[in-house]
Amino acid sequence: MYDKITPPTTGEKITFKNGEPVVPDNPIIPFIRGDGTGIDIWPATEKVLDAAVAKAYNGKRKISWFKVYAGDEACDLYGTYQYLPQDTLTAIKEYGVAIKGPLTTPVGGGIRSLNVALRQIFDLYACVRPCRYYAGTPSPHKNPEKLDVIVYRENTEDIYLGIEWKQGSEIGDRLISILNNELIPATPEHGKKQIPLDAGIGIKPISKSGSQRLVRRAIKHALQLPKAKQQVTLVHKGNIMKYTEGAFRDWGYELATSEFRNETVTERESWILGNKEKNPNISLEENARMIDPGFDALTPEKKAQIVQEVETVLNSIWTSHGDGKWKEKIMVNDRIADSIFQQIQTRPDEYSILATMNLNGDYLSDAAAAIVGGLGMGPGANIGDSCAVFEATHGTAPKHAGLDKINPGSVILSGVMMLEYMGWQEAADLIKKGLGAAIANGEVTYDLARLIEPPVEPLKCSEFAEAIIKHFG
Ligand SMILES: NC(=O)C1=CN([C@@H]2O[C@H](COP(=O)(O)OP(=O)(O)OC[C@H]3O[C@@H](n4cnc5c(N)ncnc54)[C@H](OP(=O)(O)O)[C@@H]3O)[C@@H](O)[C@H]2O)C=CC1
Ligand SMILES: O=C(O)CCC(=O)C(=O)O
Ligand SMILES: [Mg+2]
Repeated sequence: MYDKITPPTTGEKITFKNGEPVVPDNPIIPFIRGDGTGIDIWPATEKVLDAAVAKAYNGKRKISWFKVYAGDEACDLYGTYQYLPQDTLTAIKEYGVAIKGPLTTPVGGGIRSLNVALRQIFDLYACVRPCRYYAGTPSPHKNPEKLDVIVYRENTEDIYLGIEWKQGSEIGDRLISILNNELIPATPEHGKKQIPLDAGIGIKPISKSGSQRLVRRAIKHALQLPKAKQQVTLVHKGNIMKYTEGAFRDWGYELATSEFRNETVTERESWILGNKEKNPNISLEENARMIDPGFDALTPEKKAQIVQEVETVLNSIWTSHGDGKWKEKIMVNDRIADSIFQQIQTRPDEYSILATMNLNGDYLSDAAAAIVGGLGMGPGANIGDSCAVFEATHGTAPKHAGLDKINPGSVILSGVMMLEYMGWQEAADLIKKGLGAAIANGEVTYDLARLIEPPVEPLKCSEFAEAIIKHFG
């Protein structure tokens, strides 16, 4: 079955039932070490995960690691250009849950991203990136502890579909010609727009099914959170791109108010219901005026639409959601992408789950990680319905590779997410406790040490792993 790798002789497969993993006590888990700093981070991560599992379960549970190859390491073993060998894909498919270090992607030309390829091959449609603060972590922000968000990023569409034509290429030029001469003139709303003849072309597809399965998972996750964090914010740039970004928002609301009608309330619905609660005799028009501050300046048609919206909400959900019952539901709201970047800095405690399309979520997850301590503290998971691959938000940070210096925190915390996904909460909790205590004690790698006042001597990558284990207690 495998060409150059051999699975461990002990251990069993993780299987999936209704999209959830069924985990034996001795699962076999494939891992990819990763390029660049992966060489430093992976051994530190493995050590911490093994120590936590051993301590939490006294030997009753154990992970059998299965080394598989991707990136530079794969080319060394399998030959030139064998960046993602079939062995690796077979192993991840067979064992279902895997963890990886970062992999290099060249800019401008060369191979397409291996990281993205893995997400697409296994249809890992939700990229889940929690950003929460560990006490003592230095941060450029005054109150980083107020940020506790989970970026739920769509992981297969938008720029990840990767459909592009190079400037000057035959097909690219043909496409521009068809667009300029046939399709744009045939669409009156595009007016006299024309694509510059020397443009490269990229296509940004956003599907209803892709958007809704992401939002569905985000809402299900919100249902597991404490009451105060039960909120899903749909992030989009729908004011500019209406049929992709705007549609993502609309499909998100549509899903929330159909599949999860009893569990959710939208922000606008909450205003309408709240207005009636404060003033039971409020007219439909007055209510409409209160939810739309520019109401009086609107056209009669638009005013009628909003009045109709108010009436529909009151008729359809007053009984189930009115009289304050909506306060017990998951709040679904939306924010325009540029605004959410400033909102997570100025009003961080108002947000919880941020459901995004691919590119917005890429930016947002790095930015949110920066608030809570930087990319060394940014874990992640790529989740599908029959497979999950855990990996950090950051890349290979090549200038720090091989120096035993980099912060392994993000991959270790990705391991924590993996343990939680497997239901091994006790081991996950031990690592969070150890990591929190190490940071609070000033035992940190260079990235955090340089921000602490007064400065502390940084630990090596491997020493940080040992400090975490020491603080398991
Ligand atoms: N999923 C993946 O595997 C990803 C892969 N990549 C790939 O990684 C390569 C390098 O990308 P690049 O843009 O440099 O981004 P990186 O995320 O690799 O690194 C950028 C900077 O972030 C900081 N950083 C990154 N990782 C850590 C860490 N573990 N601990 C502390 N600080 C960290 C460092 O800052 P400083 O030097 O200031 O300390 C580093 O120089 C590219 O080929 C890219 O495509 C990128 C993102 C994700
Ligand atoms: O695959 C890459 O090189 C980049 C991926 C990335 O930036 C991400 O997953 O956040
Ligand atoms: Mg990124």
